[in-house]
Amino acid sequence: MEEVMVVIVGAGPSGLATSACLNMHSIPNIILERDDCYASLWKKRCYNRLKLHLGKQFCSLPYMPQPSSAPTFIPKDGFLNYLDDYVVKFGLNPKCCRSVESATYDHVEEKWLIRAVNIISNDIEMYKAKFLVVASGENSEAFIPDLPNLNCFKGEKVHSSQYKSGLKYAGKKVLVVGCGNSGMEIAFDLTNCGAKTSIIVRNPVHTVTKEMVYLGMNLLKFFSVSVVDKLIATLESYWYGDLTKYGLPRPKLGPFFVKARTGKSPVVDVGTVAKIKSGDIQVLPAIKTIEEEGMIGFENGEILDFDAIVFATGYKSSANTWLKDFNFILNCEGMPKHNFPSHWKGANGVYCAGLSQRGLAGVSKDAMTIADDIKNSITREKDNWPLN
Ligand SMILES: Cc1cc2nc3c(=O)[nH]c(=O)nc-3n(C[C@H](O)[C@H](O)[C@H](O)COP(=O)(O)OP(=O)(O)OC[C@H]3O[C@@H](n4cnc5c(N)ncnc54)[C@H](O)[C@@H]3O)c2cc1C
Ligand SMILES: NC(=O)C1=CN([C@@H]2O[C@H](COP(=O)(O)OP(=O)(O)OC[C@H]3O[C@@H](n4cnc5c(N)ncnc54)[C@H](OP(=O)(O)O)[C@@H]3O)[C@@H](O)[C@H]2O)C=CC1
Ligand SMILES: O=C(O)C(=O)Cc1c[nH]c2ccccc12
Repeated sequence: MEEVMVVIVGAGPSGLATSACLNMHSIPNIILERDDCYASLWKKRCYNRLKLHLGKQFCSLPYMPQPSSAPTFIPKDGFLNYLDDYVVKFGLNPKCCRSVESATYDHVEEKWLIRAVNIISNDIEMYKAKFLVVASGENSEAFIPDLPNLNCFKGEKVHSSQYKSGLKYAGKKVLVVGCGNSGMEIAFDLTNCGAKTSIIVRNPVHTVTKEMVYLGMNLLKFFSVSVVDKLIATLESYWYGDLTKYGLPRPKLGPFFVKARTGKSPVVDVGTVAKIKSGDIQVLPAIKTIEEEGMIGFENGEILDFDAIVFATGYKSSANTWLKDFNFILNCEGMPKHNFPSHWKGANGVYCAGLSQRGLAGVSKDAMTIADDIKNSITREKDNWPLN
C-alpha cells in the first residue's frame, strides 16, 4: 500500500496539468495511467492530419504558454512536443501501465483507497490518498451505437479513434457514421485519398471556419454569448449559404450557446463542406436497417453497399465504472453531476479535471482551481490542528 496526499487518475493533459499545479504548491501527488505513455489520446488515438481547432492561446496548460514560435493553429505533433516540454519543466512522472479498477472512500479513515492493476506484471497495487482527482477524460471509451444486425455487415468496421489516414481506402466505398469534428474531417481525408465517401448527418449541425471560432473566442472575453452568436451565425450563413439542400441544416440556437449548454462543438470545417457541395462527399440520413446480406438501409429508403464503415460516433467517460462512490461527484454517465462552473468538486476530497466539455482551456482552469482548493483544505486542517 502506497500512501500519498493526492492520487490523480489519468495522464492526459488534465492529469499532467493538475500534477504540475500541485507540484507548484509542493503537494505530493501520484498520477496513475492505464496506457504505456502519457497523453495517449493524442499519441495513439487521433488521426494523422489533426490540428488544434482553437488558437494557441486557448490551448496551453497552467504556467506555460505555447511558444511564440508556434503557429496559431498547432498541429498534433507540435502539441505533443509542448506536452513533452511540460512534463520536463514540472518534473512530472506518471506511473504508466496502471489501470485503476476501483476507488472507494473509507469513511472511518477519511481516505480514498485506490486499486490499480499493473498491466505488465498483472500485480494488484493499492494506493491510499486524502484527495482523489478524476482525470480519466471525456473521451475515455470509444462509443459505437448498438445497431441491430451490425454483425451482418462484413466489411471493415473501425472507430474514429483507430483511424489514422485514408490511404488504404483508395477506391473503396466508405460510410462515415457521425458528423462531429472527427467524422467531418475523416470524410474529407477519405475523399482526398480517393475513397468514395458518404457521411451520415441525422441532426442539424453548425459548420464554421477556424477563423470564425478564433474571432468568437476572443469576442467572448468582452461580449455575451448571445451577442457573439449573432455575429458568428451571420458569418456562417454568409460564408456557407443555406446548406439545407445539401443535407446540412443549421440548428436554431447559436454555436457558442450550444457548446456551453450541451458540450457539442460546432464543426470546424477543414474543407468538407466544399466537397459536400461539389458532390464528392454524399450526405445520407440515419441508418434504418442493416440487411441480412450486409447492405445498409437509410431513413430516405435508399439501400446501399459499402466496403467499410468508420464510426465517428463519439466517446464516453468511464469514470462511473471504477469510481465506486461516483455519486459524490458524477452522474451515471461518468460526467459531472453539477453544471459548470460548479462541476469540479465533490464530497470527501474527490475532484474532476477535464470533464467540463470546454477543451484544453477548461482543462487548464480545472487543474488550477483543484490544486488551489486542495492547498486551502490542507492549510485549513493544519490551522485547526490540534482542535480537530
Ligand atoms: C480527436 C480529438 C481531438 C481533440 N482536439 C481538441 C482541440 O483541438 N482542442 C481542445 O481544446 N480539445 C480537443 N479535444 C478534446 C480533448 O479531449 C481534450 O483537449 C484533452 O485531451 C482532454 O484531456 P484529458 O486529460 O481530460 O483527457 P484524455 O486526454 O482523454 O486523458 C485521459 C487519460 O486517462 C487515462 N485513463 C482513463 N481511464 C483510466 C483508468 N481507469 N485508469 C488509469 N488511467 C485511465 C487514459 O488512458 C488517458 O490517458 C479533442 C478530442 C479528440 C477526441
Ligand atoms: N481538431 C480538433 O480540435 C478536433 C476536435 N475534436 C473534438 O473531440 C470531441 C469528440 O468529437 P467526435 O469524435 O467528433 O465526437 P462527437 O461526440 O462530437 O460527435 C459524434 C457524432 O456522432 C453522431 N452519432 C452518434 N450516434 C449516432 C448514430 N447512431 N447514428 C448516426 N450518427 C450518430 C452524433 O450525431 P448527433 O449529434 O445527431 O447525436 C455526432 O454527430 C469533440 O469535442 C470534438 O470537437 C474532434 C476532432 C478534431
Ligand atoms: O475541440 C473541442 O471540441 C473543444 O472542446 C474545444 C472547444 C472549446 N470551446 C469551443 C468552441 C468552439 C469549438 C471548439 C471549442
